[in-house]
Amino acid sequence: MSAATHVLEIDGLTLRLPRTARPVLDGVDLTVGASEIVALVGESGSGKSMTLRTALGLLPRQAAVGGSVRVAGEDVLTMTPARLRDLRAGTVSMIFQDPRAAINPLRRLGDFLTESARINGGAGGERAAVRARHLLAAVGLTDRVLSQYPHELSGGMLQRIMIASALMNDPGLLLCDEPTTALDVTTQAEIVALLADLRNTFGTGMLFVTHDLGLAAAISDRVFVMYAGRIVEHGPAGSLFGAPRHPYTAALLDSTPRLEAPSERLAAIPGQPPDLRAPLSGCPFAARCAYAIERCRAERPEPENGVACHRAGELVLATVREGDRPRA
Ligand SMILES: Nc1ncnc2c1ncn2[C@@H]1O[C@H](COP(=O)(O)OP(=O)(O)OP(=O)(O)O)[C@@H](O)[C@H]1O
Repeated sequence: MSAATHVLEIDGLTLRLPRTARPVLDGVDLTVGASEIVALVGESGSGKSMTLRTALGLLPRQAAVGGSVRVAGEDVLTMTPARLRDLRAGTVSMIFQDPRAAINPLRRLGDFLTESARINGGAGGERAAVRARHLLAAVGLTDRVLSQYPHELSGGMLQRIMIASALMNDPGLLLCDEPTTALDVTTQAEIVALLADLRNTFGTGMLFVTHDLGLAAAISDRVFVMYAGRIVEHGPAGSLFGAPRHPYTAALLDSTPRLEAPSERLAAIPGQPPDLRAPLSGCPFAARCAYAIERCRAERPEPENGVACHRAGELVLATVREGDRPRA
């Protein structure tokens, strides 16, 4: 895919916070194409949300940032505040884990939907109302919800409202931060199917952050695996889940519960991810990796053909659930 068709292009992104011994994000490269769904997966604290938020220019105070984050070709990290406001109002939208926390409980949902379009996109009231009705139909809701309040709707319906609201200004990029984690399993599947559908209808590129590999396999075209602020492996969902090349990806797959066998014993990844207060040398996963050799502890592996592992060329990774991976 050529650079011109990327709605998001993150290049060598580093982010360092005060009183830490290593960068929170350490040379992240990631792209999302138009109409493409890209999943960013990894354990808690690996830097997924932080990466996602940089696309909106949302950085922690006192963060020292390097590299570039281009949205529709423009670098977010060097934008003026006014341009950044425009970007957030049109080009990029975001949906969160808990829709109830993001919607004012005292306003009717119709006002919630049309307000952001009128303020941000400058669309007149009537145009915003037409767009809202169109999007409600696209997310599978009726006009009836326009006069309802948030407490009258289920979590799944509210997440549909959030998605409709995020699409009001026709963004090229939709950032999804664990958007189904708070929902029951059936509703999760419905929302995932809906998002997949919408990218076809509206041509929206999506960056989907999740720690659920089954979900990533179900929704994404490509997957990026993050560990300790670095991308350790990326590739098309089918090949990455079918034949992982990084020991961390294989370990994550082994620790993913399956819908059809939720009580099966899972292989937990031994140890803990590295603490931000401890400096890192060599491969960040070496301390927990069953395949680590001396070189892994001494020398940082640079990404090559989509995988950052000194032993990628020689390892054929067996997993406890060989042949039974999440379906892409
Ligand atoms: N504003 C902040 N100030 C200081 N440290 C932060 C801040 N935000 C995040 N961190 C730290 O940065 C690291 C990455 O956090 P991030 O939220 O991106 O991880 P994540 O992979 O999204 O995890 P989760 O799945 O739990 O959301 C964590 O160690 C976190 O504690």
